[in-house]
Amino acid sequence: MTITDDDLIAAARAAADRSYSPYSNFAVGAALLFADGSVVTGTNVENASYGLALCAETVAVAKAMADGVRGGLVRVAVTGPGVDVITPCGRCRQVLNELAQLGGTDPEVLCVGPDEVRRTTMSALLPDAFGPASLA
Ligand SMILES: O=c1ccn([C@H]2C[C@H](O)[C@@H](CO)O2)c(=O)[nH]1
Ligand SMILES: [Zn+2]
Repeated sequence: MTITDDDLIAAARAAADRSYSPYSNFAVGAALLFADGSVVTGTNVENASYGLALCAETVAVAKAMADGVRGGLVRVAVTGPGVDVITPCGRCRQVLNELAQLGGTDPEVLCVGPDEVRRTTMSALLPDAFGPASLA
């Protein structure tokens, strides 16, 4: 079954519904689509020690890598609760880029708002990235 943009966005929104964000009340969801059609989701996980919050995108990448995934990332959707689209923070761009570079892909990134989807790419979000290829 082909995973459409709408499917991936729905998966990100469902993940956001599971957000643990009692401090910011800012529920974020991320969904990663891999070349084999599998989808891995993440949501933000906050902490009473506020600065320890984990972003949705980072949680999704950690879940995938913990399951042994090392490449094939083709599309990412990120949803937030705000009135505008949400784009991955700087740390998440670096974390997403690691998985992308490992597999040699330049994933599409769908930055989703209530009534807009901004379509960009990993390389556009993080140009001249420092990644595993930089250490070769
Ligand atoms: O791209 C982003 C930006 C923010 N957050 C989370 C971190 C924190 O829990 C909350 C407010 O910044 O949103 C994400 O999960 N992803
Ligand atoms: Zn982040």
